[in-house]
Amino acid sequence: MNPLDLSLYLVLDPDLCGGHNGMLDTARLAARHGVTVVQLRAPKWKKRQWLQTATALKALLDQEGVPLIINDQVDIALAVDAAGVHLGQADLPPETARRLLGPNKIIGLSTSNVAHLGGAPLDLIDYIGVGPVYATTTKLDAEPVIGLEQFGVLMGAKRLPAVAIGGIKAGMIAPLIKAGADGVAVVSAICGQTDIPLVTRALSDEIAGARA
Ligand SMILES: Cc1ncc(COP(=O)(O)OP(=O)(O)O)c(N)n1
Ligand SMILES: Cc1nc(C(=O)O)sc1CCOP(=O)(O)O
Ligand SMILES: [Mg+2]
Repeated sequence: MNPLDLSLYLVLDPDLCGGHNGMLDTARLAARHGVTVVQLRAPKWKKRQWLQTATALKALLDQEGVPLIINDQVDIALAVDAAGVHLGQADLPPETARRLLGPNKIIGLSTSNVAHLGGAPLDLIDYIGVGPVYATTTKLDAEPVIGLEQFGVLMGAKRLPAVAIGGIKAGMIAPLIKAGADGVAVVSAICGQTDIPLVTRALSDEIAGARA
């Protein structure tokens, strides 16, 4: 499998996107206009809903050539043959997930501080999410905000590809890329926006500009 391109990582939220259909529409448009990876994240959903939407998203994103990552639910990732999973510090441990998923699926791990980075099993995971860099209203139980300075410290210590997450909007990306992020993960900067092609292209152009 090609290595994951973390550049513009969309995390879908059912409330902001408008449920199943809204998530599919958002994913399709965003994938066509610059998103490089899509995560299905639905903290309130039951398994049957997960399976239904994950199945539809996988088919849609395969057509667009964009990988699907499943948040938290290793069984759903296996059931729909997703590219991989994203796990937090309180989720299934990477060791267990790797045993269940085998060697070829992607595993991402949330990190928020130096202790998390130090505890990340480098041989078992593929990338880290680092945040929340800025305040977010999308995840109410997020860790304390890191801020750009501490984000830079974590980027200096990281040993894996890293995606910044938390409160990231248009106009805020260049310092994150310059600090060492391999990409940015966004929810509300895309989900629920009126013109998804426009906002996605703007974010994608900003990333390209920061790298130039
Ligand atoms: C890319 C990315 N980074 C971090 C998270 C947060 O994961 P987690 O800490 O497990 O919290 P929940 O998303 O499960 O509420 C993420 N989902 N994606
Ligand atoms: C899902 C998630 N994880 C975070 C973390 O810090 O681990 S912050 C977050 C929500 C990010 O949403 P928005 O782009 O709307 O701020
Ligand atoms: Mg989680």
